[in-house]
Amino acid sequence: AQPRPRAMASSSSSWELPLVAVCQVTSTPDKQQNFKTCAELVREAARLGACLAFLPEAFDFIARDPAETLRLSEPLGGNLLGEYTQLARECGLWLSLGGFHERGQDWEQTQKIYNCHVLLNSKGSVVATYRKTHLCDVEIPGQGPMRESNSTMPGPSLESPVDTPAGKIGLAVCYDMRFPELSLALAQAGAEILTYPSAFGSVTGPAHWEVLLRARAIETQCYVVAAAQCGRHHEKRASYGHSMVVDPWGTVVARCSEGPGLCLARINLSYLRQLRQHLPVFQHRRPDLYGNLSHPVS
Ligand SMILES: O=C(O)CNC(=O)[C@H](CS)NC(=O)CCC(=O)C(=O)O
Repeated sequence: AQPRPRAMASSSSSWELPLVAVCQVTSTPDKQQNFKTCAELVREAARLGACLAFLPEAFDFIARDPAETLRLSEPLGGNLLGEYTQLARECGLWLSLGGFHERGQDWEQTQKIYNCHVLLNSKGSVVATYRKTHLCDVEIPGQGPMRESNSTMPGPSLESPVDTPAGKIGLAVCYDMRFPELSLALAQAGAEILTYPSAFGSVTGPAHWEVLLRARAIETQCYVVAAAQCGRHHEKRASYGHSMVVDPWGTVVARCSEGPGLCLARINLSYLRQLRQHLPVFQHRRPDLYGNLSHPVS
């Protein structure tokens, strides 16, 4: 076979750019089955050459009610994370585990969990954790009520962006995408990729999902990676799907459709830097003004 042509200019050639995989699944209350499904997609991502695979919020399970959610939850040092550690090692890639139902240090007192985004490196070590800070307590007509705070504690802090083989990643979870303050804080702290692993509702999905993700990408000039839950999880719950990767210009560069599967994208950081030079919004910000408006007295 002919040797593959070498790159002319080192970073511009697409096969040298880091490849990331975004996995879309339908989690159920069956943890073992969910792991099997996710592991197959991660192995496929590794075969295709990805250096980093993203799994959605609640990749571990989606339960029928808060009591079942609490019962199925585990600490970070539990069996399930152990299996993912092995998987990352075996496949030699990084894993963004988008929203793990975590029994934290305070489990005994609170009897509540954290919605914890865990980042593993290719040796399977935990390199970062972020606990979802904006909890989804909403009632949308036509979509079952969501009261995440019934089972979950809000995380205490944001996490500084983390160096990965694909770029500096800022961690968030699902409903967090509605709060541009968070994405701006992450971008100002150096993020090049924002991640919103999600289990987005089937009513808010068609109206808000793509618009929010593209807006976050355009205003922060970051790549946005959003792995999503899709389909019917049990009798009472379905998710919108449409996992995607958006580039810093706002173009959707990869997307899944309705069902389980994965999509792939190359992360081009020289493109990102060029765009930030051409359109230097971060240099044009006016932080001297934004805090100055007085609040109306009601
Ligand atoms: O419940 C679990 O096990 C995992 N967590 C979730 O699915 C969370 C909380 S209910 N879902 C969302 O944040 C959806 C947000 C959304 O749909 C919107 O912002 O429109």
